[in-house]
Amino acid sequence: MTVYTVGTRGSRLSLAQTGHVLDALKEANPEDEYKVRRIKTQGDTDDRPLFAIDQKGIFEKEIDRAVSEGGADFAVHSLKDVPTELAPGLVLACVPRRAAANDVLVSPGGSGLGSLPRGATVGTSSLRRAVQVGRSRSDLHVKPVRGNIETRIAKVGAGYDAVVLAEAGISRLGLDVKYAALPEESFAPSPGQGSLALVARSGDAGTISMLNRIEDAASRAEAEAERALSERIGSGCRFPVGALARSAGELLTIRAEAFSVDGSRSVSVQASGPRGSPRKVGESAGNEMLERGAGDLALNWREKVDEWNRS
Ligand SMILES: NCc1[nH]cc(CCC(=O)O)c1CC(=O)O
Repeated sequence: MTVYTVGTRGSRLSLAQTGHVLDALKEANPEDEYKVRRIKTQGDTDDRPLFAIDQKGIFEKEIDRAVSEGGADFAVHSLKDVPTELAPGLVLACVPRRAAANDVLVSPGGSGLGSLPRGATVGTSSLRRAVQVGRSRSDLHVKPVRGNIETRIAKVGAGYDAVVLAEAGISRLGLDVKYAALPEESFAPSPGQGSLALVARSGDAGTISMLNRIEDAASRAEAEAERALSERIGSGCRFPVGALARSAGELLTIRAEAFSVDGSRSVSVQASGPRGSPRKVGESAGNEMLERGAGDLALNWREKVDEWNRS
């Protein structure tokens, strides 16, 4: 029997996600035991919009530092919050089965963007969500909103007519709220959205093999392709790109879209390849995006974000 320590944020979502992971691990490793260690991260205390915080991994780095230093055996993260490059000596040891990848619009009536009144206020601090809301309804007023999921939902009807959230977060918390799905085909999600990332020390074969028992091959392939694309074009909180890979049998297909700051221009690609080479599929889609001008869009965003942060 081994007792493992798992590092996690203390938010309700992170604790719920960690709980689901531990239920699966206990079923797969009945002889082992698990202890939960809550670790506060910069993202839990810094309530600026994410694009204003010029650092990667603000929801993840303190937890991964604990894993590196032996204060925890592994970490449970939302994959989309994990930078594409992990700290030296750490590995993405397991990607369990993915939940819903799409975003949703939470509003009193649970209707979609098309049903919101003219000039309604929609809350999100994600540039990716903001630009896609604007492309769908240019009359809507997008206003930043931070805080955990419950806090953001509570602001509907209190300064906001609706907020955009990930369906996975709502479902993992079992929240009873009215929402409309924003279809992934027309509202591209964040790379890795809906998946979890279990990070361990690359030299810790015992922990890695224990975690691997709940690995989902299709979710891993989708995660690797989306992260390879994001890494290739340098997307993140300051250069928003939507990307979603889906595997059907041995074929992996990724769709990705980048936008200009004003939403008037976009570069979208679709690429397919063998599920066994997910990083190649993601990289080739990233190369095509760069050939078609995604680098100029990135520059456009970085200049604008710097300007916003100076104002
Ligand atoms: N830091 C925000 C965050 N990180 C992961 C999720 C949702 C769950 C997921 O994508 O797996 C959320 C909330 C949101 O985007 O609404």
